Amino acid sequence: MSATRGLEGIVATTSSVSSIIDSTLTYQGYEIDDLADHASFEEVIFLLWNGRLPKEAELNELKGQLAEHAAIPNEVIEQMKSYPLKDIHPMAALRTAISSLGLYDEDADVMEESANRLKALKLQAKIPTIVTAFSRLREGKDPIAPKKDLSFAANFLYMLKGEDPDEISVDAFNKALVLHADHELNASTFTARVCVATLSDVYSGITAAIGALKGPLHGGANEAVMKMLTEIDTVENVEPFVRKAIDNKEKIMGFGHRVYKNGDPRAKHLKEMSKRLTEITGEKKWYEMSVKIDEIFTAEKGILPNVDFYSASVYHSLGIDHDLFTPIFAVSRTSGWLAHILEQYSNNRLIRPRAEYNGPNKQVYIPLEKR
Ligand SMILES: CC(=O)SCCNC(=O)CCNC(=O)[C@H](O)C(C)(C)COP(=O)(O)OP(=O)(O)OC[C@H]1O[C@@H](n2cnc3c(N)ncnc32)[C@H](O)[C@@H]1OP(=O)(O)O
Ligand SMILES: O=C([O-])CC(=O)C(=O)O
Repeated sequence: MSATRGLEGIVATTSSVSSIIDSTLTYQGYEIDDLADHASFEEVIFLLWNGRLPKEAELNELKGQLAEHAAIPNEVIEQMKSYPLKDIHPMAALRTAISSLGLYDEDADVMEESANRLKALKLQAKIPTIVTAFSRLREGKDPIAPKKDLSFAANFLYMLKGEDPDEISVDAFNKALVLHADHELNASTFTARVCVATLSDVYSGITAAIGALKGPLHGGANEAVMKMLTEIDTVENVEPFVRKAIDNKEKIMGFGHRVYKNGDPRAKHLKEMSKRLTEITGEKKWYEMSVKIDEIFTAEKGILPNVDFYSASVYHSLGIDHDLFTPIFAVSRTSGWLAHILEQYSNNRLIRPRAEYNGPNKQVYIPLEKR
């Protein structure tokens, strides 16, 4: 029995939700480029949960259901008000609030498929409301209730800022949601599947997944990229910064990937969006700095940007607080987590790998007074 560090290359389950084959990402067989160019996030949710694209009536029904379930219990808002709002990371707040949402769902532990699908709907509908409510509460403002006639992407921006978003922002945000929705057996999705494979509940699965996404080697990297760009500050500073990082063997956040070694197919979409949005805001430096980091680091190390790299300047250009970047990733990835959770329940077996023991052997107990 010998261990593979980080389970690299280990195939741990079968899944029809998404695939990465030869650097091509598909959701239920649809290529990501096609979906990024044409699909609404609501269509992607339906696709991930049902294995096919919705017909118009089905899409309208889903939109209605998401709107119907978007409000969060007042108890959860009151609890959020009691969080140390100014001192905590929004991912910690989100993790706690999603967990507490489960307390107010009397069917949290009901395991029938229809009950689990309803919980999936409720969670997907409520997660944007939680993220935006937290953001407003910490600014000393009241949360804004979602509008029934807005798309998922538009509603998020509306609840965050309190005004109807423009079309360009909504399109960009929708595309970002589509691009982040699912990614095979990434760390947070695996976490969700391990959790619910014990036949624990959907809320526990999503709470666990949020905890895994939070780390800077995974979803937390998008915020770390913006921190790095802010620190570099000018295009002229890029070269010395990157060379120093390479010399010191430091990581450049937003680069590298466990599966993609020839490039992440989502990065080009985010790069294009970053260019367009920074032209509109007039803050082209974020795009220009990103491109220069990309050029130098790729040429020197052959390590390419992942989904988190250009998404940082995209979200910044949309006027979003930097520490909300990872919660936004969670809002999108919840659709994938839920698809995997439903798939896990439908063909469940406890997930329990083995460890290769490398500790001491033949130890003999020594009484406390003799140690
Ligand atoms: C949505 C997502 O989760 S996408 C990933 C988001 N995470 C990041 O952007 C953080 C930065 N990237 C990384 O830390 C890594 O590339 C990971 C965690 C994504 C993948 O890690 P692994 O598959 O374990 O790759 P691993 O660490 O083995 O990398 C191989 C080599 O490339 C180097 N490397 C990988 N990524 C980077 C990077 N971003 N900066 C500098 N060097 C890197 C490693 O140091 C290692 O070098 P070595 O062989 O000299 O030791
Ligand atoms: O797949 C992974 O390892 C990381 C991830 O979630 C992504 O790239 O979207």
